[in-house]
Formats: sequence, structure tokens, C-alpha cells
Amino acid sequence: MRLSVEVEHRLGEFALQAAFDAPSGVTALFGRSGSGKTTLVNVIGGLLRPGRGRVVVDGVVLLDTDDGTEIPCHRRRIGYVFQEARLFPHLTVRQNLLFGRFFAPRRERGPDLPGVVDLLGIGHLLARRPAGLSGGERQRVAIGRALLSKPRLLLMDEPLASLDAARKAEILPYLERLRDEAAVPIVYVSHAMAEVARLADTLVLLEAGRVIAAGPASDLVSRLDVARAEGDEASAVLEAEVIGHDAELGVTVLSSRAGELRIPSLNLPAGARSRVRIYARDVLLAVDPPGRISAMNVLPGTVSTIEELPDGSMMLQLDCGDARLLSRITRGSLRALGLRPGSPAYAVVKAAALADRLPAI
Ligand SMILES: Nc1ncnc2c1ncn2[C@@H]1O[C@H](COP(=O)(O)OP(=O)(O)OP(=O)(O)O)[C@@H](O)[C@H]1O
Repeated sequence: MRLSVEVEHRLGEFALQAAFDAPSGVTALFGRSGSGKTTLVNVIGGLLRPGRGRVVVDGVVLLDTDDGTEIPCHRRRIGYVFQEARLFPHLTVRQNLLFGRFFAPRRERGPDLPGVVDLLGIGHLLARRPAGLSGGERQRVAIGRALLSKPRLLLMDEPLASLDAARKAEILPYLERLRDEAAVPIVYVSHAMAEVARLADTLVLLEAGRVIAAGPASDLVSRLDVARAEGDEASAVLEAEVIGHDAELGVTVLSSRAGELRIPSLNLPAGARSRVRIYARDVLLAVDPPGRISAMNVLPGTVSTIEELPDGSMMLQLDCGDARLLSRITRGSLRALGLRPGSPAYAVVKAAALADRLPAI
């Protein structure tokens, strides 16, 4: 499956001129408020006809203004999940879910009610009405309803934005399951890097109506321009695989493109995949291999870029193995270490810094 989008559109003062291509999986549209994310989603979904545009999902042309192709919104087979769940208040959860199924083309393959209920963990809610659900539960039902319409694409516009931190944490693992188990591509709008780092396979960065970068999320998150915008939250994201556990040391060992990582024990079997988000503020640098040290992760690398941040601190990008890490240190530390682009250095990260960065399973 591939998603291909090209749009040119004016809205008053605002000009959207954006194009991107994405493979299957989760494609995050990421950018500040007003950068054009929702406008782009509305074009994909067919709620807005752009001045010029082409939208192709899995080889099916949904829109091509050049040759006049325009499949109407209700026939695009696109599932929507908005910031608020928008469930029918007078219907039970089961009836809300079945409402989604009502729109599913009979001949198409897709998830069934028991499969969706199991995927989203909403079996115990089926007889309830939306008013009796938490915000996170409501969103899970809204996702289930969208999935049961057998969409060829799921559009999620800031689905977690109206939830508090605890509800976000509760729902994220379900979104991960959705990504990993349901064969539906997802376009996910967000301006929260924490969500993007956890969920996105592809990242499309929007700024003032333009795509400033698009590509694999793990490569883009650690780019300096992204890091600059993220400030204290700047990070690198590594895809990792569990190699094993050391019960005595209380750690789980993961392999990643940057090298082996040790993190506090995780309840995952060997071979399981996980993502690790490493914040620039948690990465210390050493010129020589540190000797006796409490930090469990020492990753050799080479400094590739150094940049001063607006607050006077320094952001260094480090090539470690096949991956890129970020480290934020003071100007004084940089001077003391004498690091320059091309200098070898060791990235030092304590295991505990990686503890709460992992998906709860
Ligand atoms: N009908 C309209 N007329 C004029 N300008 C509009 C109209 N609708 C949206 N805009 C402008 O287009 C720009 C992009 O809006 P859009 O909603 O796509 O941004 P966004 O990235 O989704 O923002 P947010 O994260 O706040 O939802 C904004 O500057 C907005 O003010």
C-alpha cells in the first residue's frame, strides 16, 4: 500500500502547497498549529476540494483535479477519528460499533466485531452508553466504529488532544496494537512529539503550508531542525529488539542500530520489538571510554554536527553505529571536551533514563 498526496490550495492568506508519499503503516502529519495539517486531512478525506490536487491510496485515485476524478467523501472508504469521539449518545457501545459496520462494503475483507472488540479491549463496555465512559474509552469505541466500516485508510486528527496524560497513556498501547495488528494504513495528525515518536513509521513535517521534510520517522525525529523546535523534548528514537534479560542486574538488553542498550527490566520476550526514545538532555558525552561508571549504556560514535540553541546550550548530533543520537550539553562542557565535527566521542546514557520512555505493554 502507498499513499500519495499532492495539494495546492488557498484559504484566505494561507497557502497550502504540500506533497508527500508514504508506505503503509502510520504516517504522522506533524507541525505547529496553523501549519495546514487539518486542511490536508480534509483534502484526503474529501471534505475539501483543493484548487489543485491528487490523492492516491493503494493505487486507487480518489482525487485528481487535472483529469476531473473526484470520488465523493462517502465513497472513499476512509475512516475518521476526531479529537472528540462523536459517538451517538442514545446508542450503546455495541450499537455505535455496529453503526460503523453498516457502512462497510459487504464484499471487502476487514475486521469483524469480535476482532475489533478484542483489539481495543472494549468487550466489557458493550452494553454501556457513551455518557458512562471515560474519554479514553470513548476514543477506543470511536476507533472501533471507524475500523468496522472496513476503511482503506484511517484518518486520525489529534485523537488524543482532548485527553489528560493518564488517559493518553492508557490509549497509546491500543494505538500501537492497531498499527501492528490491523492492516489499515493510518494518517495521524499531531503536534505532540511523544505520540509521533511512539507511533509513526513515516513523518511528514509541515511548516506554514509546506512540507519541510518527509521520510522514516526514526531518521527525521533526530534532525537538528526538528530538535531545535522541540527544545527540552528533543530526542532520538531507536527501533530496538529484545535480546534477553539479566534478572540479577534487573535489566533487559536490547539491540538497536546504535548498539546494545540496557534498560530497567521489561516484561517482553526475546525477539519482541520496541521503540526507545532517548532525550538529548539525558545523553552525556565522554572523549575517552569511561571506566567504572554507573551508567549502563556507553555507545561509541562520532560527532557529526554541533549547533548552538537559542538558550545558549549546545546540541550535538552523534553518529552511533547506524543511528543518530542527540546530546544537549553546555557551551562550557563542549569547550572542555574540545569536540568538533568528526571527533570520536562516547554517548553515555543511564538505564533509568530510558525506563519510562518505553511503551507500556
Ligand atoms: N476557511 C478558512 N479561511 C481562511 N483561512 C483558513 C480557513 N480555514 C483554515 N484557515 C487557515 O489555514 C491555516 C491552516 O489551518 P489548519 O487547520 O489546516 O492548520 P492545523 O495545522 O491543522 O492547525 P491546528 O493544529 O491548530 O489544528 C491556518 O492559518 C488557518 O487560519
